[in-house]
Amino acid sequence: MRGMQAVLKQYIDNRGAIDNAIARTKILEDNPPLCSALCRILVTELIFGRKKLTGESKPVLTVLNYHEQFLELLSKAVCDSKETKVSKPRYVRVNTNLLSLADVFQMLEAEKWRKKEMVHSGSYNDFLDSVTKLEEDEYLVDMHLDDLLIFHSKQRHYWACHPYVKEKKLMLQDKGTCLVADLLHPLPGAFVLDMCAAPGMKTIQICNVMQNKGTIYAVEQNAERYFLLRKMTESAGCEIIKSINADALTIDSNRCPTVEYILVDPSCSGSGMQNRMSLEPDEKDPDRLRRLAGLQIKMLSHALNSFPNVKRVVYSTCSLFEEENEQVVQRCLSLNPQFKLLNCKKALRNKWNNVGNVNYKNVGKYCLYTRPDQDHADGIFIALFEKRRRSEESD
Ligand SMILES: C[S@@+](CC[C@H](N)C(=O)[O-])C[C@H]1O[C@@H](n2cnc3c(N)ncnc32)[C@H](O)[C@@H]1O
Repeated sequence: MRGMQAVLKQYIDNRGAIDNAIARTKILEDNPPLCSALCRILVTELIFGRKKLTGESKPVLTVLNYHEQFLELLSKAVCDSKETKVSKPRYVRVNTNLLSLADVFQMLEAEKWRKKEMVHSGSYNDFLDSVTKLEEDEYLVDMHLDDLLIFHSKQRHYWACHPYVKEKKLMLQDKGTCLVADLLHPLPGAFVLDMCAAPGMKTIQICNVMQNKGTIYAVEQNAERYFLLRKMTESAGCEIIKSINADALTIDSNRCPTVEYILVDPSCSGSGMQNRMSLEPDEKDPDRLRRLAGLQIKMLSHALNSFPNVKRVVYSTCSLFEEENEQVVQRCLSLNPQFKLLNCKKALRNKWNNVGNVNYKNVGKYCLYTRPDQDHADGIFIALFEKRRRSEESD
């Protein structure tokens, strides 16, 4: 079989259609020894890849038995994947600790990139249209974030290998995750707590927003990831990080005094991530989601409760499941009425489309999603909490 990475990539690009076809044929139910991950790989190779399977192993013969059915069920997906499907652009964020925007533009000019100016009304939809129409030698500056550059998806590899990326002058960071630090927006000189910090992408961006002035307590529980966090933030030129290898639930204002801003970016299902190389059979496993949501509520409530000077808290996940998003926010708001939600869409000057589910009254419309099929970015959820002033507390 071809390289596993290539097959996985093809599976991920067509995940919805393949999973759906497997479910409709009932191949797994009718052939219980067939492992579901292997079945996905074989179907991908048979329909989207080399279009044949070699060998006479039991799993191969079982999948071949369903060849006709898969061809029929997946023919549309095969056509779509051959058409010029718009894939996610390459987002490149400037790490202003190490490189100024002026220097980046100079470098891009020297490399013969063409800057695409947006000649339109300035609406978000026009911007999305410009992203879709980017030529391979063009780039755009993001409409919300001045330090975020957008390139054609075919330039993914070019930027992955670029020396400035290796030197951490440029960060390969998706649009949705970049909005998190921007919405938290700590001022230079502020005290910030990043409760779930590794590998440190958002920590580095927060440091940029603060112009490398102030204090960021960056907490990470996992020892290996803590080591990575330290390495990443040091090589990215962050001078204001106090890293802590601990369970964030044990950290309070004694250990991190005068914290004003907190980021809670906890472990989640990752269901919004587009390039996730995962073949997990049941993505929406209710028990796993319940466990994750329990921890997420604990983390967010701890942030809202344990730091008397806190003004603003951002909660973010890379999940598209309401159980980890709107439901967590709703629960934490009811437990912590001293906080209110700020309207994320308004914070982006209303130039945004996807908000939370408005059926969660007083929650959904305040929260923000980036949705992969509409925002050309990974699926991210963000909620922005602000401490009520005393006069507001009875609202
Ligand atoms: C979604 S990742 C954070 C990504 C990170 N904010 C970034 O932008 O690079 C969640 C991290 O939280 C860590 N974590 C989970 N539970 C924790 C806890 N109780 N205390 C501290 N860190 C925790 C995980 O080990 C993982 O590294």
